[in-house]
Amino acid sequence: MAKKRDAKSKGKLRAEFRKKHQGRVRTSDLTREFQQDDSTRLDDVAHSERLSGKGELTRRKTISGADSSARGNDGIQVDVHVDETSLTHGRVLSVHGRQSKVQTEDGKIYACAIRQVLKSLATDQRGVVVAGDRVWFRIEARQGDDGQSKRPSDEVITADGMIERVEPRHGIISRTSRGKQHVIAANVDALLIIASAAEPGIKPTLIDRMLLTAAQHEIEPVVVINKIDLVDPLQLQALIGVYGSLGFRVLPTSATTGQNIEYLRAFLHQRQTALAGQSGVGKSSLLNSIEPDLALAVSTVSVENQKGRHTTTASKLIPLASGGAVFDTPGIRQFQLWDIEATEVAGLMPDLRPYVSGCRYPDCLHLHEDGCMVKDAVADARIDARRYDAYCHLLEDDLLPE
Ligand SMILES: Nc1nc2c(ncn2[C@@H]2O[C@H](COP(=O)(O)OP(=O)(O)OP(=O)(O)O)[C@@H](O)[C@H]2O)c(=O)[nH]1
Ligand SMILES: [Zn+2]
Repeated sequence: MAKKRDAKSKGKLRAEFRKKHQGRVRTSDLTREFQQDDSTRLDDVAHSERLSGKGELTRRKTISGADSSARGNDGIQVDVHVDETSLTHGRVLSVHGRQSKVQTEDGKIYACAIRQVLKSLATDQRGVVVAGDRVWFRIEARQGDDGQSKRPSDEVITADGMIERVEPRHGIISRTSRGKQHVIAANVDALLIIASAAEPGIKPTLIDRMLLTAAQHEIEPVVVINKIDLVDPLQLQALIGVYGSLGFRVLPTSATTGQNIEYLRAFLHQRQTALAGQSGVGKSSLLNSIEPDLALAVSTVSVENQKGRHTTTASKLIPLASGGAVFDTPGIRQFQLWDIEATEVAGLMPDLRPYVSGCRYPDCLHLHEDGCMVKDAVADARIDARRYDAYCHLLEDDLLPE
């Protein structure tokens, strides 16, 4: 890796980086929080980014209208005249094709379509409405004498509806496929980053990526190391120590023996929590231990490739008896970064962050630049060399052009 870095001249690397980001708004220029502008027309998409006090970046893309507004994916607000008094509020449990399952506060589930205007403005057709969204919908039709229709899944659907508005999202988890961002969960309060001690073994780079995503979207992360029953816990002490010293919560668990399941159950109370991690690490098994009634399908891990099968196919929000809810996301083997820019990464890493502002260049990549405080801190061991190496890998493998 060091060779690969040396092979690129500083100038070439920076020129490539600038080319890639040409036309993009510089984060350093954007310190103002976006103010909704009534005069903005539908075709005036305003991109706005701001840096919060902690250095995390949030992004807003807004189209605003004259009076009431509706929201498509990505926080797109449009001028749509809706009669609010006739709408019902709920949270989206799942999305299958054109139909979203929406649960109201009294526990009823409605099968809803999405209003066309929200779809036509969406940049991600699959993400107009996603699991976890808070929506307002119009009840459109009731089926059957008792107002209920039975679906093949045996679930009672009490009515059909039309989603008219999607509330602004916080805590978004997305994944990249063919260069496009797909939001897979919205309004995520906490992220359980699940790894397993064995079968499959721990991949710190995956944990690092998920921690960055959590930091970027201001989602509280907890690193869960499952299948602790398969190893001698002493083997994990160093790894737990590294993350623990950075201020992250690390929780060894076993769905098999029940270790720390009670703690997890308490943590999930009153939160919308996402579970992310490679296929086969035990996400479904952990949820089943926490709430046996869920009876989620558990995959068998192939001994040959130790990657497991992708039993969980669609992103779902699962209400828990404790009042919280969990997202059961598809097995994510490569948790790709999407909207993190190379210049932001160091600021999202708690151990690099303190040195970032001391660099000579405001958009220093901390790779080859002279007068780089981060490199100085690595040189005299104020930053752990392994963590800096992980940072370099992350940039070169994911964020800088080959
Ligand atoms: N020994 C041991 N095995 C476990 C534990 N948790 C899960 N497993 C096993 O690991 C395999 C995969 O578990 P799943 O719960 O299906 O894993 P997952 O992360 O939900 O997998 P995907 O649905 O593919 O994403 C199953 O054979 C489980 O029985 C654990 O704590 N200890
Ligand atoms: Zn630097």
